[in-house]
Amino acid sequence: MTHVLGRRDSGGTAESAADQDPETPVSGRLGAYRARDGSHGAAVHVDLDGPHAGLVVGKRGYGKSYTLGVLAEELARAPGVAPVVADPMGIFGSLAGLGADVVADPRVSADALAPRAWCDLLGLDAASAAGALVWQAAGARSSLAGMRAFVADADTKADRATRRAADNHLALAESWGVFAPEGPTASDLLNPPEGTVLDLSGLDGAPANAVLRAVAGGLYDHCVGARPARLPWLLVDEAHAFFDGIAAPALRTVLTRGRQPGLSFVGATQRPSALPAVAVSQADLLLAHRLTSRADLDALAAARPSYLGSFEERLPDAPGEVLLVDDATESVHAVRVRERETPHEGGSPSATRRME
Ligand SMILES: Nc1ncnc2c1ncn2[C@@H]1O[C@H](COP(=O)(O)OP(=O)(O)OP(=O)(O)O)[C@@H](O)[C@H]1O
Repeated sequence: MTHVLGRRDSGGTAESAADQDPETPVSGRLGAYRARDGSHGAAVHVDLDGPHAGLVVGKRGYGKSYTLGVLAEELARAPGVAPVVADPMGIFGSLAGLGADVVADPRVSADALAPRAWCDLLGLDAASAAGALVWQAAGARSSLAGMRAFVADADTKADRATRRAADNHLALAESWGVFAPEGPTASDLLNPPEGTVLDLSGLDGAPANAVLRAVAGGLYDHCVGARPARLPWLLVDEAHAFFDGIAAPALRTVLTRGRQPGLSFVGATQRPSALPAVAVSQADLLLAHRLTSRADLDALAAARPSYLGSFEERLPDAPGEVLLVDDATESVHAVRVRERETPHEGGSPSATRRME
């Protein structure tokens, strides 16, 4: 017997994502129920048929990235959906083994960021002279080179010092190497049915945030404007680093308004207390690994008071185990997450492993 969580009619059978009958709603195998004595029960699937907002939480080394990787594997093989993985640690490259496109140096086009986002990105007050000039340049030109030319040519109203300040900021953005006119569009990212991994590990916080803001905003606009052939799932590891940066407004939009046009989101973080409350309250699938920090437990309880109940006592204590809170059925389940099919490249460094 298999149960599908995340769907109202959650009983019944399910097949693995690879060989699903087109008539059966799409689901992905997460693992198996875990009894209090540690024994394993029936297989547990999660619904991949409809859009969801998910959150994977847990302290370091208890399996957040691993669990996100299991979800990505299921999404890579399931029909009608495609994962886009934001990978700040560079550990999801093995998904190439399932056919995902791994982008080693992600680029976005400058006009994928709205004028306001350019001011946020460069730390410029939009009301300042340099901020207003960057705003105008972003509105008028589609490439970073075009924006710099616009600033250089800005006449009369912008004095030299303003032009220099604006150009210095744009030069800094150019030095990050993430803006390119041929940056992929949302439909390019969704083109490989097995999905796309954006390896952000070579980037500092600001450029990584710029890429994710453009990608999240682009996926949302794409879902609103078109009827994508495959429903996108945006998976973000180390999500706190992005909810804390300039990617945040786009991620909030995806979380609060993404499901209606068909865009799903799953974030993984060791610090749920560092996320905005909306990220926890919007999650209809919460997968909690071991957590001990009072602030993190309180953040979850504050955003999900209704049926967390004895949540804290039921949290697992071994890596690979989760407590899954399912909004669709208002229920909480102890689950052992299955093993990865592609190699997990994360995990805490170990001196012993390095000597092997
Ligand atoms: N479902 C699982 N089955 C088998 N082993 C697992 C499972 N989940 C986690 N592990 C083991 O736990 C280790 C740590 O997992 P992972 O790298 O996902 O931790 P993490 O919570 O993301 O940590 P960090 O915050 O440091 O990134 C893995 O390398 C793996 O050995």
